Amino acid sequence: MKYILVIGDGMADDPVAELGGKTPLETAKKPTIDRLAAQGQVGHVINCPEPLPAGSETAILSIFGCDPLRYFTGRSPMEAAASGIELRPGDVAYRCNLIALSDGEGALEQRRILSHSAGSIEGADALRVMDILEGDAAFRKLEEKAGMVIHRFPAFRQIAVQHGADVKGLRLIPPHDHLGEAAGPLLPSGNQNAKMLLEIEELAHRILDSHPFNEERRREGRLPANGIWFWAEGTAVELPGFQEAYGHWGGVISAVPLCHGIGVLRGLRQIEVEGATGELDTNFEGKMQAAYDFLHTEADFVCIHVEAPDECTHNGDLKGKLQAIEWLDSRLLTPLLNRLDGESMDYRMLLLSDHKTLTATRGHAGGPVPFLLYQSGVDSGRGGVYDENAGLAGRCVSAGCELLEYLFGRRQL
Ligand SMILES: O=C(O)[C@H](O)COP(=O)(O)O
Repeated sequence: MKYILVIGDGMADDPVAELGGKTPLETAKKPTIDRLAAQGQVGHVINCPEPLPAGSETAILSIFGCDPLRYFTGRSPMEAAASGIELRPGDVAYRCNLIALSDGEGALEQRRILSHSAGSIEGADALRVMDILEGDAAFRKLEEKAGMVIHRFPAFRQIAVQHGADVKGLRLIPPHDHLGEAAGPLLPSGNQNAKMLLEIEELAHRILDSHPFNEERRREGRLPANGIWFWAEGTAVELPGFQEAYGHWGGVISAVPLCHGIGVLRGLRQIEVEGATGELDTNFEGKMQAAYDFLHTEADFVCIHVEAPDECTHNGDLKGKLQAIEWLDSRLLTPLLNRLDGESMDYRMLLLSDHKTLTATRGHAGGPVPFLLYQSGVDSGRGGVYDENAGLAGRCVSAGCELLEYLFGRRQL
């Protein structure tokens, strides 16, 4: 038996007026997913327990079997683990996003957050922004004063590590939940260390805002990368071994460090796929092939995570969100399952959205999300589709950290 976990990040949503009051999951054409739903079981699950943040940092931790109320120490330590960044005692890791702030006169606090990802900046462009900052003597001096090192990545997701930082009372806010809002009330606050983080963000904004690199981006009609934003602070975390917990071992296919980091911390293989971007242009076929190959040669469990629905929603791209769901179905799941079925391979699949990402707000929301459990060759005869309403009508799993028990057949729905 093979076990497949599929996470469509932020697929779930609320009804959208533009879709005639339907959700993207209700609207998108996803015949394979709906066939699995018709033959399998659909229910709903809470992955983000209150009062923790509603986001992948708690949702995916839950889905991988770890209760966030026990294991969550912050998002960025899990992301750091994917990149081999070691956190020593006294180290605090932060996500340091490259962001786009509105143009205009005045200080950082008067600007609005246009994009939490500087318009999905990636590759050499993202590294260039970090080069510009690190090439500035005043910026380097401030980093040193703060005891901070920013680790560079070819994406909007940079990771900063600060030694001896005080996080007590520190208030940092995820930028993707406040798109379009004025930065002022959202800037670091709450303690002395916040002042230092704010100083770094202000300096970065001054360096980047009128830099020729961003002038060129604006001329080309692209969003500038004219700010950095600290959030997701946390200290080192340890997670229990996956193999020990479930008696199965496997790997994780994802474009984002969070998902890989959780996998690495549980002792799973980090499987990199060329062209996996975490956006709509990701390599769906490459992910499908990697999952197929891995299941055939190495292990009996694989997680396939697709970030595109979430990022499309943050970017206000409803068409893109629908497309991402349809391509997850047609370009990844359909060919993968055709091949497994063609070889009469037995498998069980758990498919779900980790949390809701709302078209209305472009931000995350907690609450129940639909899941789908399917076993090859078994027809539950229930019939149905996979969407938010079908989920709510089905069985409730109140803690997402129990889901793998169902996937591995240790509990029955
Ligand atoms: O900053 C990011 O990586 C994402 O936009 C946050 O969304 P997620 O919690 O769904 O990954």
